[in-house]
Amino acid sequence: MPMDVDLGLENTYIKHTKLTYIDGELGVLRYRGYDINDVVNNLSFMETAYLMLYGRIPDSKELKLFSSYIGDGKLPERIFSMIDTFPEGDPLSMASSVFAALAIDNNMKWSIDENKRNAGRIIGLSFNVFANIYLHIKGKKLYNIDLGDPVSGFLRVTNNMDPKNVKAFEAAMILYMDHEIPASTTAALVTASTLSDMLSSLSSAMNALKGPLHGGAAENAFLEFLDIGSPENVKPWFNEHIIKNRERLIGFGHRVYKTYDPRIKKFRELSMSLCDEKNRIILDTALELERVALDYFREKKIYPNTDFFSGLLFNELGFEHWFFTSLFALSRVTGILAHIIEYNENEQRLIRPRAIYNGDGERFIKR
Ligand SMILES: CC(=O)SCCNC(=O)CCNC(=O)[C@H](O)C(C)(C)COP(=O)(O)OP(=O)(O)OC[C@H]1O[C@@H](n2cnc3c(N)ncnc32)[C@H](O)[C@@H]1OP(=O)(O)O
Ligand SMILES: O=C([O-])CC(=O)C(=O)O
Repeated sequence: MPMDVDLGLENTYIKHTKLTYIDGELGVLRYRGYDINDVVNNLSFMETAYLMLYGRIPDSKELKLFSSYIGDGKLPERIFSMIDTFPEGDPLSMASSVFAALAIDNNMKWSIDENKRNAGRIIGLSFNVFANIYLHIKGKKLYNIDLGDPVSGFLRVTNNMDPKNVKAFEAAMILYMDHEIPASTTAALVTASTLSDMLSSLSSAMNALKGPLHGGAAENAFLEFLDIGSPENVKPWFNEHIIKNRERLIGFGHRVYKTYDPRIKKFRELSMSLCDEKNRIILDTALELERVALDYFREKKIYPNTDFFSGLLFNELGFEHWFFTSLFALSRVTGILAHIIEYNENEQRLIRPRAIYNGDGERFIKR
């Protein structure tokens, strides 16, 4: 009999992985052994996605084949009709519903020969899913985007084709691509461990990713900056909300990092370089909040997480705050697929933990 539960599974390891290495004390993140900053400065989104799935940087022939898998990710007409019926609301719930609906008639069985091809197709589908959720919310006509270069095809939907915006967006898609097994990837793993299919596993992940303690923080941290309004308001706001009312500071704290998250360097650099006059006050407010919060939290080893900075960049790229978490999710699809494939190809076992019963002893129904 175990002595106690491992709340939050903080000290429980459920798989081995060759995908992502994190040292939370030193602030190191590597994809397949390459430092995250090396990856983001040297590889494209497609090369990084290939690296995660196949374990090596592709040559041009391999990349072409992988592109053709991604190009297969076209949405059928019935999905457009379905998206058009969605009421205004949470895009991640829409995404979860669309992935579940795509699973209704998919024939993607788990198979070592087909898993990576299917993953490529699902990555393509994901670009279409999120692009069309965006178009639907904006009241525009739905269509299959050009998946020749999915990052550019996606940005075309938002008319945001300035080359420096494309580069910055691609960097964000790489930085968020994988992070070992956070709650969303774990949700997908639990579903995949029952041998349920990849699309259904992705649907599970979306519902976990949207929560405010996880991906939902990308939007909420930005709303926090807007609520504060200006750098001069940071101290009184922090004293009232965080110190006096003991609220959680959104965009701070991480289960694994007890120092700076290594992805922040690039997010900060990009959001500073793309910031225009209109957004200057938001950036300055965020930087002042970071300074004040670090002063207060450093002893407890609570540092900013990526969601503190990603919203600044997404806003500068012209996305509305309600779509920030979707952009995180779109990027994370590759990592989630890579993890469920790695698990089911190497260590597949039904994930079914136990709970320690602490309710009533035996009772009898008297009628
Ligand atoms: C991409 C991502 O998903 S990154 C995470 C995004 N989420 C957020 O930004 C939401 C705000 N952050 C948090 O709520 C937390 O830091 C989490 C959920 C991310 C991680 O939390 P856990 O590892 O479970 O740590 P836990 O919640 O046990 O906190 C440990 C201590 O730090 C404190 N703490 C942690 N994060 C914060 C925070 N953001 N603000 C204030 N206090 C915090 C807790 O109050 C607790 O203090 P105590 O020991 O005095 O009670
Ligand atoms: O790893 C986590 O717990 C949260 C996450 O997804 C990330 O930081 O990218």
